[in-house]
Formats: sequence, structure tokens, C-alpha cells
Amino acid sequence: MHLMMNSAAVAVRIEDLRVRRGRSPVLHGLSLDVPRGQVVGLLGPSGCGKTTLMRAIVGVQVIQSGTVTVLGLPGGSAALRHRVGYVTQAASVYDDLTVRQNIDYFRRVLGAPATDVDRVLDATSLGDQAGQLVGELSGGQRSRVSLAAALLGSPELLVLDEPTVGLDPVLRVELWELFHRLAASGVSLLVSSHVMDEATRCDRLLLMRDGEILFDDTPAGLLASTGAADAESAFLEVITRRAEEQSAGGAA
Ligand SMILES: Nc1ncnc2c1ncn2[C@@H]1O[C@H](COP(=O)(O)OP(=O)(O)OP(=O)(O)O)[C@@H](O)[C@H]1O
Repeated sequence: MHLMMNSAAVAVRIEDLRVRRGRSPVLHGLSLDVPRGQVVGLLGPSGCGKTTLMRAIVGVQVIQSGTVTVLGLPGGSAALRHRVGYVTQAASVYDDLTVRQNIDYFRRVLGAPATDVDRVLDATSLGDQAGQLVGELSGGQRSRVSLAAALLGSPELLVLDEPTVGLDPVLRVELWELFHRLAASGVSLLVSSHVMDEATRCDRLLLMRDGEILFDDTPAGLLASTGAADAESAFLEVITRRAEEQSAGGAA
């Protein structure tokens, strides 16, 4: 059962959300809260619906039914445009501009202060690449340019779709440190991953499978409630229990 938090403490509230993509139902009536000022991990296998859920939160996904409330407003409201940062899996940056030119371009579009450029380059450890063309960067560096652009204007909610894919372990650790620094300053983050060892880096976890949230608690809560030694085995245990519940429900 989904337990509701006090709405002032919630950055995102989703109630009974159903989404179809093409002819297939992808999200089957899911409900969840993302608390403010925390790093919430959205973990689940490829194709389970993580991107679809994130698209619904940022307001670019047509929904079938249910409600999505973001920072107290309906998801996708014009008033949220500058308050929510979204980074998709494909880096949306210009290859023929340098890192700094890209960031400065997005800063002007947003109307963010000029001082933001160095702040976001610094936060994403891109200072040394500032003068390089984005087309000449590695995949991990390119995705950090997208993340830097999303930090412009200091959004209150960051929705990050697999931001650590393709990064080496040192950069992954640095990015998670950045996420926690942002959370400590009051930013709410929803970060998707299909790498289960990232689960322990989150304040809270949403485990997703086949368009459903199977688990919503802290990493410590996940290990305690399953008795598993690591997040990967815990997820498998959650899946097994869910399958048992379903077959018991079906048999009743
Ligand atoms: N444009 C689309 N049209 C129809 N179906 C789609 C479309 N995009 C995604 N789907 C389907 O929706 C389901 C959920 O996809 P989604 O991209 O949300 O999953 P995901 O968990 O983010 O996966 P990944 O980790 O691989 O990115 C999949 O079954 C996918 O085939």
C-alpha cells in the first residue's frame, strides 16, 4: 500500500497513474511520492517504464488517467518550466559548439545569471573541457554537459534519466556526491538507473518492474525487509514475493 506524506514535504505526488504507449499499457495505476530535498532512485530493468514515468512527471507524456502533482502544481504547468530540470538519456547539446558556448546558450534561453555558467561547469567537473567542442567529447563528458545545462537557473526538482550510464567509477562517485550536495541545499532529485549497486547511494528507493512500483522505502529498509545482503538480491526477493502474492491472489 502507498502511504501518503504531508503534501508540503512532497516534491512529486503521483496518484493512480495509467499510461499507454502505442497500443500497450506501460504504467498500470501507480502511486508514489518523491519527498523534497532527497535523492530518490528509480530502479528497474530496461523497459519497465522508468522513462515513461519521468516523462509524465515533466509533462511531456500523454497520460490515460491519474494525477501528477509537481511542486504543488499539475505536472507540465507552464509555471513549472523553470522550476524543473530534466535530463534525458540522449544528450541534447550542440556538437559544433564548445562546452562553454552550449551552456551559455542555454543560460540565455533560460534567462539565468551569467555567473551560473562557471557554477554549473564546476559542479559537473567540466571546467577543463570548457573550451572543447562537444562533438569531440567522450560519451560521459557529453552527458555531463546535459546535466550542467539542467542545473542552470537552480531548479527545485531534477529529473535525471540514467545520468551515470557510461561514466567511469570515479566520475560516478563524484556525480552521486553532487546529487547529495544538491539535495542538502533543498533540491529534490529523481534519478533513474538500471544498475542495482547505485541503489545504496540513494536516500529512498523506488523499485519498478513491468509498470508497477514494487517497493518504496530506504535502502536500509529494503535490506531489512528482505533479509538480503545486497540490493540486487533484495530486488530479486521483492520480485519473488510479488509473484507469490499475485499467484495467491489469483488462486483465491
Ligand atoms: N514511443 C514509444 N511507442 C510505443 N511504445 C514505447 C515507446 N517508447 C517506449 N515504449 C514502450 O514502453 C515501455 C516502457 O519504456 P520506457 O522507455 O519507459 O522504459 P525504461 O524503464 O525507461 O527502459 P530503459 O531503462 O531501457 O530506458 C517499453 O515496453 C517500451 O517498449
